[in-house]
Amino acid sequence: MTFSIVLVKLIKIILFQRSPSQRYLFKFILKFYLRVQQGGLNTSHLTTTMSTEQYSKGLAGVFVAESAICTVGVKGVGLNYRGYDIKELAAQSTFEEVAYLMIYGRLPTEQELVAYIRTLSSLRQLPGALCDVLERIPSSAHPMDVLRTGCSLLGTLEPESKTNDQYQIANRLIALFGSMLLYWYHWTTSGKRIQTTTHQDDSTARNFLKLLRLDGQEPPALHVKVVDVSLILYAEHDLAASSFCARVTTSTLTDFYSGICSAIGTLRGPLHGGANEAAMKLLEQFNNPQDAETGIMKMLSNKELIMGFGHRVYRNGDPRNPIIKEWSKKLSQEEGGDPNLFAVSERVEQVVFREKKMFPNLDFYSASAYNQVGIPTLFFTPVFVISRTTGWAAHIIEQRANNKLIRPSAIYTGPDSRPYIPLKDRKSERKSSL
Ligand SMILES: CC(=O)SCCNC(=O)CCNC(=O)[C@H](O)C(C)(C)COP(=O)(O)OP(=O)(O)OC[C@H]1O[C@@H](n2cnc3c(N)ncnc32)[C@H](O)[C@@H]1OP(=O)(O)O
Ligand SMILES: O=C([O-])CC(=O)C(=O)O
Repeated sequence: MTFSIVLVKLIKIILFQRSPSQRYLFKFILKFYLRVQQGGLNTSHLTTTMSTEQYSKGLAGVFVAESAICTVGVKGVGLNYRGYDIKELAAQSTFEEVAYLMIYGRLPTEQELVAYIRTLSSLRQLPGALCDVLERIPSSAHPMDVLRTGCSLLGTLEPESKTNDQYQIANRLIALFGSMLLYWYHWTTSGKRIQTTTHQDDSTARNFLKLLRLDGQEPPALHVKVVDVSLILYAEHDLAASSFCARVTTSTLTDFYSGICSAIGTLRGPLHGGANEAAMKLLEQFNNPQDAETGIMKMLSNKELIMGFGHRVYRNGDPRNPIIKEWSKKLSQEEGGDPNLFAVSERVEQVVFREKKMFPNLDFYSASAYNQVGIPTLFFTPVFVISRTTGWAAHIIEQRANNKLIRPSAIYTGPDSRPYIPLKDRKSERKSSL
């Protein structure tokens, strides 16, 4: 039975029911039915064959693909990349190992890893035409727009082809996003044209920090470690909005760059990756933990969102949070760290949990970690891009291997069909919003 037929029947029953208790019962059934239809009690995850009439707002709880890349929140907890627990990866591996795992489907051997790190290093040089365009992007631009534009331009300079395949492009983008960002940054802030390649054995994290600081010094080992761990944590998260978007785009059989451009645009928003930037802006408003207590209580009473909290899938905590929190704490205890920023962050966490039973997601303590490492706030989400390009690439490759056009349907709520009124006979119904 269609949604509207059931709806009309239930409403009729309620209207014509004489007994108040029966009317109440049918009202309850109607509410329950609407919740199921809107995804509040969606049970579609029990089957992968969806009925054509299911509706779940925001696709919450709906399964739309099969994937061998990652498991998020199975039984409400845990995160695995291709079967490897995130805790083990964060403790023992490096970002380059994880990038290799994402793109080639398995962990590299020692030899393969050395070669892969050198391959990425050799890909960090920007094409001249890309430098020219980066120099024309205003300093007021959001760095996420710089990466989206850079990615799109690269698609015209090095288009996908038989000789420049999806694996090569994935590696090129992982290597080049940091270069694009920091070339543009140094040009627009101090008119310097920087050399984006550093030592051939530099990891992505080390290269990024060297290019950011440009002081010719080795970045502190703790800073390199924290950025490396954060890149591991950010690498993949199954059908997060940006990866889903990359898959939707890819499902039309378009090119690799288009998939990544749409993913970058999707990650930019504060309900997704942009939350790390937004969380930092929130923390900066508070001078001390007491200030944070008062400020968060006020925000909650105004029903404002607290950025860096909550999650669509995890219900009992984000398994990446304790890992990045520990590194943020460690930074705060070292010389040059910011114990007050960490204390403020902890108080925000305590208040939000006490009042709303909500927990921080990865973005929350990434903010204080990145800030203490010296990364400018507007670069937080671009760092996420460098890492997540590995996961996006894995999704594009997987989608292509077993493609079906992704094209869901909408429940129409507009006017019934009506005759077209010729322009000369048309009268204004109400003030135009144009
Ligand atoms: C790496 C990442 O991308 S992780 C996500 C980063 N995003 C953020 O941190 C932004 C803040 N968080 C949010 O907006 C949400 O929790 C999301 C977008 C992450 C998840 O959204 P949804 O799964 O749609 O959760 P939903 O919006 O239904 O939340 C349920 C309830 O909790 C409330 N809620 C959820 N998150 C928050 C929050 N951060 N602050 C205050 N209230 C919140 C909602 O307002 C809603 O309340 P209601 O039932 O009274 O309307
Ligand atoms: O899964 C999500 O919706 C968002 C998220 O945590 C991520 O992309 O890392």
